[in-house]
Amino acid sequence: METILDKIIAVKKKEVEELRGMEIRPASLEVNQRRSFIEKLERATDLSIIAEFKRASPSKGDINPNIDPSVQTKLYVDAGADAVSVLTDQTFFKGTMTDLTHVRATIDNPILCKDFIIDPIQIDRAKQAGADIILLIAAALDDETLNTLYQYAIAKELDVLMEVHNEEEAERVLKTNNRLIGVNNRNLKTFEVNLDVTEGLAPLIKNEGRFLISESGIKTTDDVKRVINAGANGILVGETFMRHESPRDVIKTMKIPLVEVMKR
Ligand SMILES: O=C(O)c1ccccc1NCC(=O)[C@H](O)[C@H](O)COP(=O)(O)O
Repeated sequence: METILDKIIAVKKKEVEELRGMEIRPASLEVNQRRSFIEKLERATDLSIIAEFKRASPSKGDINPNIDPSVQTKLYVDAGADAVSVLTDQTFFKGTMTDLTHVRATIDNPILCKDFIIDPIQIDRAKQAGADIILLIAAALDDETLNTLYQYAIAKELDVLMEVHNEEEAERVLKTNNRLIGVNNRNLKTFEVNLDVTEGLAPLIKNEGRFLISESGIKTTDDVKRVINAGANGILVGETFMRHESPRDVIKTMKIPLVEVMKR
């Protein structure tokens, strides 16, 4: 059965063909400057928060479609978010690369280009728009492509968030030297979110000394405490912040100190 990820990747293949016909100019010096999220994680004493700008999604439809990306992400950063994720996919999430460009012009924190990357040309485009972190989803890439894209991204001084959903994917990404691993709690076949996924995969990831980001379905302080106890260094939260009338208040409650033993 075709999954949502299969559908998304089919669209990305077409987008890559279109990108090949476009000129991707090098970013300005200011945009090109390095802002490393991994370096922030090394120094972190609190849980790190990646706050996501997400207008809509395949699982939820419209979430908050008319909101301004610069205004919303400035709120996130002022409240204490360490990094911002911008969903740049248009077809399924109603995002654009222009959103990321606007956010880059507004905040100085690291920005994750949240898209479905299958080709180096998308990395060039993300970098040109001002991204500091790119996402590589293990479920969408074979080992060779995962490695090629990883090497390409780090050569461009980008951080890479490698996303996994299960043990098999976690073992594959752990064969790379990448230090930043995201565990996505959302099942891409059923859309069910379950924090058990983070709890199940955390030992594997933490035993290898990697940074762990728990992604999706995080709504309450109890959820946050649960993933910290599992060993998460950070969380990636979209819908909760996008729907909340005061993302500032909810971010502040989620910025919880990590105990030393759980930092790495
Ligand atoms: O969110 C979806 O419906 C979705 C569907 C298919 C592929 C990816 C999807 N989401 C991307 C994400 O990883 C989330 O936006 C991110 O982890 C934040 O999740 P949440 O806090 O639950 O909005």
